[in-house]
Amino acid sequence: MKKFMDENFLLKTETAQELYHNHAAKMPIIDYHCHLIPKMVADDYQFKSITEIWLGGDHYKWRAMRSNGVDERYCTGKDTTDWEKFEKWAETVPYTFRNPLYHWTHLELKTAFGIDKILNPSTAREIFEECNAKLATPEYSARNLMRRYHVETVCTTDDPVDSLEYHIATRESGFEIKMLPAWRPDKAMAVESAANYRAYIEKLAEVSGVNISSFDDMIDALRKRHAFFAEQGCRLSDHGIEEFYAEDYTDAEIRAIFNKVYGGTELTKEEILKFKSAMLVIFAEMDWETGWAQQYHYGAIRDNNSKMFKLLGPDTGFDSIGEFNTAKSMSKFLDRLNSEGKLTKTILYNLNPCANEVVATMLGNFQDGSVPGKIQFGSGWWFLDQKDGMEKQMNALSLLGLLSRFVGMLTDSRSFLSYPRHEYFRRTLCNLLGNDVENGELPESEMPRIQQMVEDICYNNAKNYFNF
Ligand SMILES: O=C(O)[C@@H](O)[C@H](O)[C@H](O)C(=O)CO
Repeated sequence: MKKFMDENFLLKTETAQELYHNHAAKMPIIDYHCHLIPKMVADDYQFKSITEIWLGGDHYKWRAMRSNGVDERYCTGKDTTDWEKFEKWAETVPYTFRNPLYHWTHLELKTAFGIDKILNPSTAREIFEECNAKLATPEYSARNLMRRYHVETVCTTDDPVDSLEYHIATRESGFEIKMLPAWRPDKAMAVESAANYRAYIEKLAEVSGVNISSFDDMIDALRKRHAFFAEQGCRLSDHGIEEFYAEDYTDAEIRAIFNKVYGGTELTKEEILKFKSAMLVIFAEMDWETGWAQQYHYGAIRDNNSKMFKLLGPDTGFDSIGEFNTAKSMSKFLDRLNSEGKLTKTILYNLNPCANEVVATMLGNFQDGSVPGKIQFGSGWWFLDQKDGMEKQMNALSLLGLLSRFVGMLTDSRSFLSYPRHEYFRRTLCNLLGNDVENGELPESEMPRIQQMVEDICYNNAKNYFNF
């Protein structure tokens, strides 16, 4: 019987073990998409408890707890103690067998705190106290946790109106790990609510110093902010979109739609789609002009529980996988940019795994030889960032594209304890390749190249692709 989560966790063959221990594990981490709070890095934040760092914003755990019958008070409530929340999580953990949370929980306890115990109600108190004691020491500050995991660069997710003050402060502090902004302009195309959109554009005008009374003014303001982000080291954008928008439109139509919504009138569905189509093109052209990479996270249906959205807001565990026939609009969007010679490095993340082969084959339509792996299939995202999802994504990419040119994993997390997701990915990758070699599906004589491939996917490809 194999020991649970030993040093060869997920590595079923000796070749996989060699690939992981001698090549994957040593590579630094470039976490090019995450949701860390920049102020915590700037302040080198000291966490008050394991509950704060582990449960404070983790809607993955909240979903599991709710599914386990735990009252909301113990997920997001303000009237329960850290111990009460942790105890409920510890009660839930034994019910997460075969859910990635079970592996992540124990990988994080092991790699961050050196705790090999299984978390359950009987060990909850001792683990709670041991973690809290360690979190109270300087070795467990936000920055030292990043150092512990050999992090080299992180890219946060930032709105165009963000001051980036904490990125600037962190850089000026001399912190050796790069914390770079990533441009997330979703709100600049969120015209579903006229009132919310007006409020956002007024904030954009204030921050950019541009007096906005027209669509062209708004684009000027966004260009100014895009340039500011570039000055602060931003090298990539990110879009959270339901589907790809590629409606036909005229510039005059877009200007009129802007005037309508900015004037407070709600738009029709057709107008919304046209406006989003135009904004995606404009943002893509801005990224091309500055040589950034652009990321598209598509396919989520968000805030499905309207009652809980009113109570808790977005990103609180009430999102799920949508169904969108978006291959043709994705193709049309990319083709328009490519035809204009303005298609920059692009990473496509689908949330519905039924689209894996759609995305994996889409890449090949627009590789133009300028950059190895110019068009990328993003790593298993959100509900797919677990062993099964990662394997399916990498198998589709292997069969239909070039796995060797993949820029690899990211945490996409709000927690400083999530870096073991990179380890989880690296072990999964090495296991796939190790199996192939031992099954005679890859030549043992090419092991040096396979070893290089592992190091490239874990680090070198991202280093070269993003050029941070
Ligand atoms: O970037 C997104 O929109 C999603 O990753 C979102 O932030 C989600 O809450 C998440 O963190 C999934 O890992």
